Amino acid sequence: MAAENVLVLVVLVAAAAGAAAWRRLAPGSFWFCVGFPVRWAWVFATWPKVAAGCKLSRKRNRLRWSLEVVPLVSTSASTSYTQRRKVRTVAVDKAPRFGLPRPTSLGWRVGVRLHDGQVPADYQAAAERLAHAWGVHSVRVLPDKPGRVVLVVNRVDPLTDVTASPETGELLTVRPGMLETGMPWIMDLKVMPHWLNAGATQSGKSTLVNAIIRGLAPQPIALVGFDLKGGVELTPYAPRLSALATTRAGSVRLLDGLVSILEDRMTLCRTAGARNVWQLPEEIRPVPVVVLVDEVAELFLMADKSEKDEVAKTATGLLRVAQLGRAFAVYLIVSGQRIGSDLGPGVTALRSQLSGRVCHRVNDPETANMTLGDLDPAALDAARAIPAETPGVAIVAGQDGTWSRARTVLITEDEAEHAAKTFAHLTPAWSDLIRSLTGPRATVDDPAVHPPRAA
Ligand SMILES: Nc1ncnc2c1ncn2[C@@H]1O[C@H](COP(=O)(O)OP(=O)(O)OP(=O)(O)O)[C@@H](O)[C@H]1O
Repeated sequence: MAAENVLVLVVLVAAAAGAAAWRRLAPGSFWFCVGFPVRWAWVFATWPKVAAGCKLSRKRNRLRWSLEVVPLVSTSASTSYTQRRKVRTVAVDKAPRFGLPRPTSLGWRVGVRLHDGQVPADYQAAAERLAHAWGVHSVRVLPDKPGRVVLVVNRVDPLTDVTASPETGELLTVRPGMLETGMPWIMDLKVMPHWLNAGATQSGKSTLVNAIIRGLAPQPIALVGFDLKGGVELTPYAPRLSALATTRAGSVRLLDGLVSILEDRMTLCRTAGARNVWQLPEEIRPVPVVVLVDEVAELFLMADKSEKDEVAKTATGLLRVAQLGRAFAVYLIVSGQRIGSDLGPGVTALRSQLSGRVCHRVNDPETANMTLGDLDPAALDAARAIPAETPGVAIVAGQDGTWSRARTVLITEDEAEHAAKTFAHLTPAWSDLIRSLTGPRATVDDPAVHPPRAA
């Protein structure tokens, strides 16, 4: 008997050691084969209790056997009792029903059927409680079809260490980082032409711009910059910039140039019977232009009334570029710490044209509101919850109202500068960009907006 016990013990120890080694050496397959089934069995078994604790259950009347105490004999001195079984209606907690769970490398996804009267917001409100009850990093609630939500559960934060190359090899597409789902974060300017990149100081805005420059530099496109903080942010990338404005007057001239490029492309498309430049034959298709604006507030701030005209011209120019850019391949990436309405109506109008939104950690609720406020309120809460210790983490939202937590890959200024120098030979000259494609034009090539070319 003792020998059998020892044998069982040895087998158990060997199995535990094998499982530990498997988990260490191949955590992915261990999770799918062992970790997830065990975890799900526990989640399923404790769901009624967890759902009741998170106030997601509903009371339902059910027939139950119950024991009833009935007096039998009663004398003046004592009463004796007996118990009788009886079926009666009792109110019980009924947890919402799960669909079939699907394991993912980061956790699992499972559909949940809503009880009558419930809405997805009830589950969003309970998401944090669910995460604590299940001991996981986060629970995201995605609306599915009517009457159903999908819970996306992440055991760990996939954004603690992001490694990705911003280059995708596809025109006007970059991969600036990773989404919370573990999927790459893809920024495709052909689909989402204009982006707003907001965040407090040290939140990761410049790193995102670095990643975009790193991803776009090897592509056959033109990059143009506006940097009214004296050019300190964008000047290092001058070799890959076709033009850079560092003063207000320079900005007005550069915007004039961009608007004339757009008008010219419009005429070209009209003459060729095309709705946009992508319908033009490749030989005459103009080069796409990506416009990087650093600290947009600087373009709208007025020191005194004398600047009023220039600010108005800048606002109109930017708005025109945003409105016409999609069809004529001029794309805007606007960064800023503050995008509040106090900067004037021009900012609000511009914001409505920037359908791609990236909201890093923000200091003032108004900037978060301006960046994400017209989307899902849960996105706003998620942006406000970004801690200062995780620069580069942002809420990324698109036109369709969907949003995601994401983190930029850390591309330093040196790396972006190196890319700008390496691919400097791909930089179209500003004079070539503004040379009329359709006939003589009054716009002249203004050297004031040219960046100093690095040797
Ligand atoms: N994805 C990331 N991973 C790790 N560190 C990051 C990431 N993004 C940014 N950082 C770090 O955070 C710091 C601030 O980043 P960054 O300069 O991009 O912020 P910013 O919003 O542009 O700040 P400012 O407005 O002051 O220029 C930098 O030291 C950078 O290295």
